Amino acid sequence: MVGSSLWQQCVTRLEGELSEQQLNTWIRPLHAVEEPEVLRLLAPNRFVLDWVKDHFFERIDQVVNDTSGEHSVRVHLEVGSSQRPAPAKAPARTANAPGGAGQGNGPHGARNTAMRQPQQEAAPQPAASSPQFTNNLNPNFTFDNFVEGKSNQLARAASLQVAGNVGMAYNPLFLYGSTGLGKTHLMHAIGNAILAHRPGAKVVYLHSERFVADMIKALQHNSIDEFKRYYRSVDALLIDDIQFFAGKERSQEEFFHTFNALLESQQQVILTCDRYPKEVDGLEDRLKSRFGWGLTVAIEPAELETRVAILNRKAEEAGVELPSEVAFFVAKRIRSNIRELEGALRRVLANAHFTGSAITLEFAKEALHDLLALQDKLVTIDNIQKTVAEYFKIRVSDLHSNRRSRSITRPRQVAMALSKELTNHSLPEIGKAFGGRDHTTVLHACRKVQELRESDARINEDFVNLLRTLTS
Ligand SMILES: Nc1ncnc2c1ncn2[C@@H]1O[C@H](COP(=O)(O)OP(=O)(O)OP(=O)(O)O)[C@@H](O)[C@H]1O
Repeated sequence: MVGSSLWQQCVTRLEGELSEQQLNTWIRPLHAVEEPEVLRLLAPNRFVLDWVKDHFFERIDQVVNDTSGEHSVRVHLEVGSSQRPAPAKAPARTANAPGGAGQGNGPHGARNTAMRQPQQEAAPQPAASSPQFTNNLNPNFTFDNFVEGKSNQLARAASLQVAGNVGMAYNPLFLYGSTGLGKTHLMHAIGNAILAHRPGAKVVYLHSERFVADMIKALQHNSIDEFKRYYRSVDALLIDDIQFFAGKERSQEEFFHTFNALLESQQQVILTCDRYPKEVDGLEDRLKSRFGWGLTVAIEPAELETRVAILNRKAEEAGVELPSEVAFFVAKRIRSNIRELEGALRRVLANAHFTGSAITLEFAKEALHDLLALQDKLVTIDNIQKTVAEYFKIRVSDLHSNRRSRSITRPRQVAMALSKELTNHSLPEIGKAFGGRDHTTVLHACRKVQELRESDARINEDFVNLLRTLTS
């Protein structure tokens, strides 16, 4: 720790207390400017600033003062970037942002300065000569039919902000999370909302592979200038699954310049990815760092209540009333992916429709029989034990043993709780599979893990990671 800055030391301490998502979304985007007796923390925008102020400021202040030793240090939170602190006066365009929750503080001013680095590309062109403007938006993905829950609350709130303040609020908006959790839905919802408000707006949605293919075509046909003009003339560019840019250097180069040109003139960029940008191998560092200039938000796997609410909503849209026990049964069994949840519901509804049967719990079990059997086969206690042991870097035999050190008991409890959650085995069966333990031990483990998940973000994160690994 010797030699590392005060803020780095504080972040290291906070790493022990906060979840990876909290760190990535709120703490790591803060840039520290250390002055005698004052630590200035620059948030990339007002949204981050307000959130940090409300949720983490007290703790940050404590950690900073604990770490700084005898010198008392004042922590000052403001909007700005490390390249240049927030200007006193906001640029006129930004200051006029409609409803722009405090954007007038100038994150864009600061960011734009940083972007006027080597930029040999032409300035954005008017759209007059653009080829056919097709937005590719799916009109069925809207905010209205996006069910809000704890797991997607933040991503939805940020998306609404962007839809209402195009190019002004958070630019780029970067949504990440594993497959089938609603990133594409939210992205289209933003595009549709922009168009509903401004029907003439040029909103373009495309998958990153399509961007790559179009670029290659343009290179082959000597029309790269047209390609550039097209993408730089949009009001909002929505690119899905940018992990597919990995390893494609020429495309990244082109995208980098397009991206800069758009941000510079406050055209909105929205990106999705299946993981946190810094974790995408084969993506250039300069892109990764630029993605962080706006707002990066995660969508987490939906919790049970949200999964039930989604099922109810989809059934309602299909004009079918779903008995609550059926909704709970399906939601409990399909956890990791909303797309699969929808698929299961479709299957139940279609079977009921074709056979004319009522949708009872028994009927749903039967309709999903093979799908669930496949799932049960995949998640076995054995598999859980192996995965947990690997995750916590212990041996599977430790999970069966009588060892009682914390480094073994905690993983053992987590593995038991996962076995209860992910398999249909009874408590005595689970106990038996863990070195012949009693069912009350398993019950205790499940309760303990639930309690710890609520009080300790780290443990919750471990649990969610393992759940994801085992069910995806
Ligand atoms: N909160 C939600 N409310 C309603 N529908 C949802 C919600 N979340 C996801 N869905 C639905 O789940 C399906 C999958 O979502 P989507 O395609 O947006 O996932 P994704 O995260 O983009 O996945 P991928 O990474 O595979 O592209 C869509 O049909 C979407 O409408």
